[in-house]
Amino acid sequence: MAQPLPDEAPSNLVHLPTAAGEPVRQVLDGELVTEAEYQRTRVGRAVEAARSCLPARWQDNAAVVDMTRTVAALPLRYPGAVARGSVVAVRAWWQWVRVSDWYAAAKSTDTLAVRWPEIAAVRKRRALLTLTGTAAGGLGGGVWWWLSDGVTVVAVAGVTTLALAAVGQRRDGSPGRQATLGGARSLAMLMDGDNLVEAFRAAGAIGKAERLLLVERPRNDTSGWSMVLDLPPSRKASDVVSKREALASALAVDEVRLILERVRGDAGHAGRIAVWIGHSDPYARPPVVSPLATAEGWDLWRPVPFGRTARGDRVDLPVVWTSLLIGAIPRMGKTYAARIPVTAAALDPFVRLIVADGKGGKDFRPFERVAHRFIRDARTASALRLVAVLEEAAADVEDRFSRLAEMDDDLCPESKVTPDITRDPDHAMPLTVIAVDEIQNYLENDTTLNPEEPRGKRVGQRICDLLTFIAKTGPAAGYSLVLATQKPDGKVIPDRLRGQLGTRFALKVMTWQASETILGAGTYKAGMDASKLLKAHKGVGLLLGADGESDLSAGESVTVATDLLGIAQIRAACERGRALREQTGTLTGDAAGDTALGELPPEVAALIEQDAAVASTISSDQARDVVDAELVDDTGLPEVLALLVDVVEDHERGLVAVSELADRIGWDPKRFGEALRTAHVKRPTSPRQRVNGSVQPVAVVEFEAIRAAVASW
Ligand SMILES: Nc1ncnc2c1ncn2[C@@H]1O[C@H](COP(=O)(O)OP(=O)(O)OP(=O)(O)O)[C@@H](O)[C@H]1O
Repeated sequence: MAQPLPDEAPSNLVHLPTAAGEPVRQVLDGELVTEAEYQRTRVGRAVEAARSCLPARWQDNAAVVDMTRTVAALPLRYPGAVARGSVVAVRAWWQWVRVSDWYAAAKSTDTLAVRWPEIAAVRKRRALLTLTGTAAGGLGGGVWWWLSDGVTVVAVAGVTTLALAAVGQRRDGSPGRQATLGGARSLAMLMDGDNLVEAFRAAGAIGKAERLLLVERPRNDTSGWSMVLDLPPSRKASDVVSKREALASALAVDEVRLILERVRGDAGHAGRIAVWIGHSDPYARPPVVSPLATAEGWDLWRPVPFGRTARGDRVDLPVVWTSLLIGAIPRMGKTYAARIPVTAAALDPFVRLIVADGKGGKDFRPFERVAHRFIRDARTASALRLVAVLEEAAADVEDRFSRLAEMDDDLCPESKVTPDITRDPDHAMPLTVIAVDEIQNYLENDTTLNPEEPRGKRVGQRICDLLTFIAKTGPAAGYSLVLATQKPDGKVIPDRLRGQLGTRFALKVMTWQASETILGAGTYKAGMDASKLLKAHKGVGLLLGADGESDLSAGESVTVATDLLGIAQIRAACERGRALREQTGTLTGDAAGDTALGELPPEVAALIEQDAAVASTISSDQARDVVDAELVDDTGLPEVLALLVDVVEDHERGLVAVSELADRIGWDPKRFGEALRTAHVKRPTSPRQRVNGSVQPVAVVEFEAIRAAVASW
């Protein structure tokens, strides 16, 4: 799935089939380079390859500078080391003469009086020996000096001072010595074999007596360090992936800079892991402009260019056979991400687009020019129209299945649509993308569907039933959903709908529970946690293929920085998409001024009701579990308190506006106030006061009350 990203935007190879299904052109993008530039890049590559053969610490410029500095300072530090070594030697000699070890042992066992005559005799003998030795050495040395030319004497003196300097060198942390203020742990040092093994041991990724095998030695290039390791036979690469944070700490890097991936396929095995450590935060780079911005058209059967990984590898998003759920807290790039596959759909004239914008702004308005059905906002009238639109779509799904079953085996070998079927207007089965932004605004609509039945089904429930039906049965008939929400909790999007959305993209969320709600149960334990993404990383999220229908891995998410696609570029793309539809005669529905909706046959309506009833019975137990998990974290704290623990600083005391705290954790103030009450946070005696210069009294809470509530839970 991930392929290297070229310097320029990836080639937007376009197949624009004619009505007969023949590709009419291919557009290949390339970059012209001069001979000098080409030679330069070859030289650069050769230097990089040569450097990668050096030991790890010599591949890092900073480490080389450090070592050069140390060597340059040696002459200055040498006399000090010799002096310290001399003190150590004299101290050792004195302890020998004084027979300190024997003396101390006798004293500690209260036998000093008995042993003293012997100790005194040894002391005397050693003192005499020293005197004789010094006199003989001095005399012998003098004669030797006189007889020799002095060179050998200087050599011997040099060796002696070297030995003294070695004894006197500073060792940080050795007993009796002060720890020195040094620089941070250098990455180049850590890349050297033994240190790397130590880091893996410290992170608990391997045992104390276990070792690593370097399959590919550490290699330093312009973007970061990379290597491939084999773990000891008892260890699994997937377990190491889940210890990413601990390993990042052991390697002294922020975890966003550390990428751990299992090496799969013939070149890999369950214990082989690829490690990459960026020189800097890879997601802080400016985003790449989406190739869709300039693509003349798109074939939605091909995965859509979605973004790139930390290492710059391209990531494509499959749209056919799967559905996509996008979740995040507000302002993290959810709408931008959702619009990428929708723009690709707009650029393919053989795709039918149904768009409902639950936010009701201008973000999706350009799609009105091409969309078969377009719903501008989430007011009740619009939600009711969405019900009718989805009923029309559900009826179409059922109709397609009965027609596919009748088709010739050559044309339809698998009871599924094929590219030929979806592009042939005679079959009337175009690929259909249903995109709903801020879906919670529809699903939470509590208006009764039928005013004559006040206790009957709600509009939100009905939308959920229809979407679940389409997500479940629609992919084989050419239907895909793209759903985005800033409230990815089990109450808003029930499990029965979420479970049908096989591709998940989680941008920044506040808790690991919210991350699991989007990515699926068990993903947190497997090391996938979108709450660890930084707020500064807009458009960055974890992408997971959970249904096995696409090339995306179901076991490991990939962190993707999405391509940037602004509204002006989307508007232009939609105009191109409209022109293509006009050419091919596929502009239909609302975009063509035909707003009349089809009817839902009673037998399909009964099928949907039946499915909804079965699904809600089966999932009621599971749903309860999910809701519980979202309310209370693993320490037993209600979610609101677990979130506050992360954002309230130790030094904060006194009153704070409820709205300010709600803002810190990205919650609606009203919901936040209710959650505080439910979590038993004591209200101050005057619940509304002026704080931080507010003109009007505002709802307040005391930091101390929050701490007390956390403690009591
Ligand atoms: N791929 C990206 N790279 C860099 N910045 C991005 C990217 N995608 C989005 N952003 C920035 O993030 C901001 C928020 O994006 P967006 O409107 O999609 O958020 P959202 O999650 O839909 O917010 P809301 O919930 O309020 O609708 C945008 O203004 C945009 O500048």
